Amino acid sequence: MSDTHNEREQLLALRDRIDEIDATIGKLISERAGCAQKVAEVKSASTEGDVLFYRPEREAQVLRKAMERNEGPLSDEEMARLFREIMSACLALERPIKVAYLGPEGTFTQQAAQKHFGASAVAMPFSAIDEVFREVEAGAVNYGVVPVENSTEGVVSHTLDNFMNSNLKICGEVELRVHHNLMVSSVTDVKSISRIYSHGQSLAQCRKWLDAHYPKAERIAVSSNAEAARRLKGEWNAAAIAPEKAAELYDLQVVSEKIEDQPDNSTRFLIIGTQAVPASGVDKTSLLIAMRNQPGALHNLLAPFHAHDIDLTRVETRPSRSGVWTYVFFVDFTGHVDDPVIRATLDEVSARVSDLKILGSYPKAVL
Ligand SMILES: C=C(O[C@@H]1C=C(C(=O)O)C=C[C@H]1O)C(=O)O
Repeated sequence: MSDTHNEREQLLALRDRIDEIDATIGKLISERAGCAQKVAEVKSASTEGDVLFYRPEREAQVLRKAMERNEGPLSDEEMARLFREIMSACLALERPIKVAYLGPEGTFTQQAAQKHFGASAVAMPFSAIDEVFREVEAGAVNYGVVPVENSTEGVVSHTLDNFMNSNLKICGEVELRVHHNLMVSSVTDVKSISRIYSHGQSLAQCRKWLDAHYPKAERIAVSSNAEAARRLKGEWNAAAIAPEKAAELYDLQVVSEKIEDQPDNSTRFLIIGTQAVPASGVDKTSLLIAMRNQPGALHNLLAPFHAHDIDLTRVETRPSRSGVWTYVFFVDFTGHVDDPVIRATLDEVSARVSDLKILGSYPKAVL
């Protein structure tokens, strides 16, 4: 009896303390929002024309600091995620940022957009990567989010090809752990699942799991995971493999979570926009390089990076659409174009190739 009384007393005291802390947090968030508003006023006063309220490099720094300061018990990622939402709300006070993403709703790209810009951004789905590029180019939205190193939707080359004919810049990157879930509709009889819908890449990523659990079910590849989820409505003998978000959106029940064969399955997305982003301290740069087909071409192109000890994170080759004997390379490396060493390296590379386009320097993904 006294124990319960004691427990009640303890809980009361703790809840009182939580209420006090919440009041303080609330005040501080309001004060922070007021500061962000003032920043916007200062920016507007000193700039003619379109003002850039959103600063990717500053946001990356704020998130990194939140992680460095963190002493637990929350994980660094959780702490940064909370700050991500505070910044998103502060920025939206000025004008909610408009973001186009590769849809439909419920795709991993939508998750990436939300992870990068927070919930206060207005995110709009478009059905093709070209459309996302076009919306940003036309100024209808501030930024676009497209998959690039894609273990899921299989559209890497499409994104890269779009950069060949676009002046858009890469302003950021997002990394997303990709989890697959098996879901069914309310009328599905789980014991008689004979068809499983998903994007071809997702089916491939869950192949072993499907072999073990649904060896007899027919696997049907559709245009996206969200589309797979959407189809389920009213089908009593079918299931879909899709992100958790799709279950919420299409009113489905997840019957098995995290069914991907590789537990560290992840996908990288790019933020495309029109602004050149200053250095954040931990940055990456992406290049598009065209060069003639000759012996040792790739070695020749990469030698200056090696000589200056620059860390290449990706080299991708695509056929050029213009000259028949021309290669196009997409190169990512660690560093920012404002760094003199990087500048010097790029000058050397430039002298060895037919064309070099800097697609952007941007903060390395924080979360
Ligand atoms: C407040 C600023 O503007 C925006 C809001 C930020 C914030 O809330 O911390 C950070 C960067 C910008 O996207 C700023 O430039 O410092």
